[in-house]
Amino acid sequence: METELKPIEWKNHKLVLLDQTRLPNEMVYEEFETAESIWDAIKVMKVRGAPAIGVTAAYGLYLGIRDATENSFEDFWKELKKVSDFLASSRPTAVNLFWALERMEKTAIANNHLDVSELKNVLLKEAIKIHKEDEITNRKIGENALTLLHDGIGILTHCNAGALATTKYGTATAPMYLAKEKGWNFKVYADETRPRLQGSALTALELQLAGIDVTIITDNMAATVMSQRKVNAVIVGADRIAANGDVANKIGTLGLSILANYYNIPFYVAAPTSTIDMKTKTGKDIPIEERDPEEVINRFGQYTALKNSKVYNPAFDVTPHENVTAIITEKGIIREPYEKNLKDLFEESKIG
Ligand SMILES: CSC[C@H]1O[C@H](OP(=O)(O)O)[C@H](O)[C@@H]1O
Repeated sequence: METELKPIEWKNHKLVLLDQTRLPNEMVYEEFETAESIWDAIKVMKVRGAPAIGVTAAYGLYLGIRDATENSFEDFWKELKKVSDFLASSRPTAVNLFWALERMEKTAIANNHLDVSELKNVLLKEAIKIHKEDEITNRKIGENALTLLHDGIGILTHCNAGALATTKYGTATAPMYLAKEKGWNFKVYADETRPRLQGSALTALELQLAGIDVTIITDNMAATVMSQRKVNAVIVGADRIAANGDVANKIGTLGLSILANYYNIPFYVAAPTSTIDMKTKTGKDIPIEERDPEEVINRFGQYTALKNSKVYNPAFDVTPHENVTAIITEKGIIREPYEKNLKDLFEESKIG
């Protein structure tokens, strides 16, 4: 019997998150009612993945102003902006965090004629809308991605751009769920993805629970499985795509893109348009989060290196657009020249 994991749920006026730091061994759901606890959940990665972070932040902003006592819009706005800026400080790279907070702020401004109690309800409805839209968006990404894939394919993916990184389906995994629905016969190779192991702990978990054939490989095995012709396509997610098509994603993605190009294997990035940041010109302008060195040398409470060893632990890297075969979005498949085609996409769809 297949099991679907629900990473985010708005229930009984609280935000319920599946604590992803406890997976795959424990399925623990935690209730959140404050912006502070949600900031911490994003920071320590109880919830992670660009789209999931955005949805969570939207609810976090609502929860942070739900009990505000300000009566005038001017005073209420100051409180809202304070909470929004606080949540924006949780993690720097995934643009969906800022996209969701900005959308909530714009909703407040667009409804500044309402009295504050009504405005609070409008903000909750917007957070729920962002949540519901994500599921629809991801299914569309999956449908578009399927046009590039075929029955019998071998797919390699990195980190977790799965259902656990979104509200359902994932982005890179969306075509996998839809291919399963179609009865396709295909194999997935999941990089374990050091240091946080989102691939082995999360991607392998969710795909196994969905009855999908997934094999965990260590991060240094990608070249081997490619050389053995086991991989026909690489599909990864993204945390931020710059206006020229450069892609920030989990550390290790850049190396995969180089290997894929060496072996003439298509390298696809699956992401919603909310992950494309037209205000960020190139990958050089994307802030890359550096995380605690302990994640690398003390992942499971046992040091695998001398304590206080010098460690460099960027959580993401940037893949140059030249290495990207196509960017698969809910609005279509984008190819080079990315700068022009992304600009056209945003103008035609009147996004942003
Ligand atoms: C569709 S999820 C995008 C992205 O987020 C993950 O990073 P993290 O687990 O640190 O939040 C990973 O880079 C995924 O590809």
